[in-house]
Amino acid sequence: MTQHEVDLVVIGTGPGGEALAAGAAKAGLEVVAVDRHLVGGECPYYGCVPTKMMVRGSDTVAEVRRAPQVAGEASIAPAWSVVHRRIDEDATTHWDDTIAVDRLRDTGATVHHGVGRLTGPKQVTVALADGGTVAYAARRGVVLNPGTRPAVPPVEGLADTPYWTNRDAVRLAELPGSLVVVGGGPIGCELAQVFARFGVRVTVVQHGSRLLEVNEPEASELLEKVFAEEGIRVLTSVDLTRAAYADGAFTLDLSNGEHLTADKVLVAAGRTPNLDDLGLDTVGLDPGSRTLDVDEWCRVQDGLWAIGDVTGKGAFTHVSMYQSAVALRDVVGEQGAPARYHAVPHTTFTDPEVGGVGMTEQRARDAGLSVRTGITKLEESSRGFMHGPGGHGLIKVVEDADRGVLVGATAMGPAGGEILGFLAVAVHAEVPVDTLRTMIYAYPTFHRAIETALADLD
Ligand SMILES: Cc1cc2nc3c(=O)[nH]c(=O)nc-3n(C[C@H](O)[C@H](O)[C@H](O)COP(=O)(O)OP(=O)(O)OC[C@H]3O[C@@H](n4cnc5c(N)ncnc54)[C@H](O)[C@@H]3O)c2cc1C
Ligand SMILES: NC(=O)c1ccc[n+]([C@@H]2O[C@H](COP(=O)([O-])OP(=O)(O)OC[C@H]3O[C@@H](n4cnc5c(N)ncnc54)[C@H](O)[C@@H]3O)[C@@H](O)[C@H]2O)c1
Repeated sequence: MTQHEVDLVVIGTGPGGEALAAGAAKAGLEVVAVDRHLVGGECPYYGCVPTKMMVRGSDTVAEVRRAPQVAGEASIAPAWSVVHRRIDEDATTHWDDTIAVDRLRDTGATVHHGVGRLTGPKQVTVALADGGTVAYAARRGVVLNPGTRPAVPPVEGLADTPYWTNRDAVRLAELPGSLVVVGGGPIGCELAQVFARFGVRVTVVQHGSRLLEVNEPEASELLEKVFAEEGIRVLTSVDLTRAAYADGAFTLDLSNGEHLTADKVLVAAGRTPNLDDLGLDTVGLDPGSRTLDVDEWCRVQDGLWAIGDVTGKGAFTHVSMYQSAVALRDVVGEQGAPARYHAVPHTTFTDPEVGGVGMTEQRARDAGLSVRTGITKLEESSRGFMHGPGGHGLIKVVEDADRGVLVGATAMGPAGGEILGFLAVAVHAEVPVDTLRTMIYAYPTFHRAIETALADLD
């Protein structure tokens, strides 16, 4: 087979891979970008974008239902068709990536739909979606951005049922009457609340001892309280042990001895990295690994970079984009700051939103830091009191007392992800707590509660 020489091959065009391929092509490199499905990856078609459109709809439903307590009678007849139309037409153009492909080709990159696999150092073959194979030798090297797919737990009978994952959930034109969500991480929590607010009877079956296990326990506790108030049933420390489907209904056995029936099941139990079919063995790497170890320039080895979820630095679009910029500089030989991960922010878009940055209290203790924490409830702040219904939340700060800086923080509440911005700067720039205490906090903002949390540090 003829081998074509180019400068760079990018396998997988998630948000970071797409941006890196475009950036390298604009910098004058001869670039080939390959995606087995849609250019742009999970985020625009099955992840962040459609799910946040769902959240926008369900938040509106909830806010209208709060109107009698703050403004007077208002009513809403929730219609999923409105949400579906926005996702189908505005967000994903019917799950068609023509716009993204054209945008990338306009930068000068060659774009293939197909499966890219390493065949040796700086060598790739692409099994083209429309047939045939093309081989490349990449002078500078190869960037891997293959992302993840939904993990399906090895539960008896589950594989033989028509269970849903996030990829089905975002395409729904109609909602079921009842739904069991397997998994209480960010995907499970966001979608459970969305569907419940649109009238679906939702039960969350969570293997872990609490919802959103990577967040502070106080945030999990508050979210479980909110879910209970909204009629969402949450079962923690419970496993799905058997699933069956017949006559349009699921029957489910749980480890606590309960049996559930439901119209549909959504599996949101974590992700499987797309590393198993990449030819990693041809460059001395283990195709069975869950992550690829990268240095501060996202290098895996000479002429091989990895970015995005598979690096294990935070499975978020903003991490993929951040690494994309770092790796691009290395590929084109530009100066710049290496990657640091001490202040990775994240927000789960439940209502209230759960924002976090840096370390939780437990992680800071496990790291051997001398930890002090401060916490305050948002509803005890002036703004929380004025806000009234829907104003649940909290601010928690985690200080490395030896250095006098915050190493982690949580902002939960209405716009918790926006309040988080302040705390992300504090953790990222290691602003001394003494300096944060001398600031003036605008009254009556939600972020003013940060001052109260700082005063509570002990
Ligand atoms: C339901 C859901 C909601 C989410 N919400 C948020 C959110 O609100 N905020 C946030 O920051 N993050 C969110 N995420 C996470 C976010 O989607 C990912 O972190 C983000 O897409 C970055 O992933 P990535 O760059 O690793 O690659 P991905 O987006 O996973 O893309 C990888 C691409 O590689 C392709 N590929 C894989 N193997 C090959 C191969 N061998 N050859 C060719 N192509 C290949 C795939 O087809 C895919 O297009 C959400 C995820 C889900 C599932
Ligand atoms: N707003 C956001 O930023 C956002 C939203 C959605 C997803 N994401 C990203 O996508 C990633 C994947 O999300 P996720 O929610 O699928 O995964 P996750 O790994 O974060 O959570 C999965 C949860 O499922 C539970 N679980 C695992 N196996 C189970 C089983 N057999 N039965 C019941 N529960 C089980 C686990 O205890 C865990 O809490 C996240 O880690 C996050 O990085 C981000």
